[in-house]
Amino acid sequence: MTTIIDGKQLAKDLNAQTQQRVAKLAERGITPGLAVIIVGDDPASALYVRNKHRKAVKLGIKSVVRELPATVSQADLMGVVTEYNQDPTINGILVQSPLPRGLDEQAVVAAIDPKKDVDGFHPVNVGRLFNNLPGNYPVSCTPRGIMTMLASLHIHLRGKHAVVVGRSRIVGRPMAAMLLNADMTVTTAHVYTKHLSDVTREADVLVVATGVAHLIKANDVKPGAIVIDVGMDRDDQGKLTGDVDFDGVFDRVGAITPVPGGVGPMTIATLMQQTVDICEWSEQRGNQ
Ligand SMILES: Nc1nc(=O)c2c([nH]1)NC[C@@H]1CN(c3ccc(C(=O)N[C@@H](CCC(=O)O)C(=O)O)cc3)C=[N+]21
Ligand SMILES: [Mg+2]
Repeated sequence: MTTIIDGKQLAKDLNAQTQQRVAKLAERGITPGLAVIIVGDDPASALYVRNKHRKAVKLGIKSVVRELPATVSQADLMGVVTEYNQDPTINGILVQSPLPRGLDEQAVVAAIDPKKDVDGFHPVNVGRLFNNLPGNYPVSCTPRGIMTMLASLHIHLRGKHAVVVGRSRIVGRPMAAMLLNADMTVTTAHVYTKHLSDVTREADVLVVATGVAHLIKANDVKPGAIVIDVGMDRDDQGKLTGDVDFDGVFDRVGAITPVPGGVGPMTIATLMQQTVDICEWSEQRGNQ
């Protein structure tokens, strides 16, 4: 029997928890606030931002979307970040990725107050995660959501072998750090990895985030493995599909996330969770 890890349902459960936490804060007159900055008019980015905005509003989070033209200067974009850094009604700041050519994304992310870095992309927060520092700090939402999905399976991770395919700043690298922090033996594979199939077949937990549709097939997985598909690819018909050949591996694996309805919805739910986390942390600090 194969378990389908239902990201939509898990996201629903997490969102319900988040909504309750927002209601608790509301009793004290506190509203978590999220600011999303989107530059240019990439239609996919616009859709993601709209989905985040809708979800935030639904949960009772104040959501501000700032749309800037692709021609915006680096200085003006940084100025908008500074504005939200100083705005006490905003707890989380997110700059939608990717930015149009000519803009320095790393500089923009570094300008975000690390305490408001709801994406967990600021170098200070990345460093904390990498070093497994204790304490409260935001981390990348997609891998954090995946850790929540793994927790829902109630399996022991310690000492098991995790293989992460992909080494992006947003997914692969922070994912490997979180799995290592969970005491797993972690291998990161990527586009230059030789004999990839031999590596992935060793995985008790396999996380695939490459952007290559159906890269992983039945022969590339260990029987009984847990497979997390972060892919958001288009098939020949233009339909959304993953980096894993879901139907091909299905009978062989122990558990698997579908695309759509897997990691994607959990990413957004985790973003909402982390916005409220940040708000609560700032309350605990007495806003500084
Ligand atoms: N600063 C920043 N933070 C991000 O978190 C961020 C970003 N930039 N840039 C783009 C990626 C991508 N991302 C997704 C979120 C939800 C779905 C999602 O909900 N997907 C649905 C399907 C959506 C569809 O049908 O297209 C699903 O998998 O079921 C997908 C992708 C967040 N990202
Ligand atoms: Mg998905």
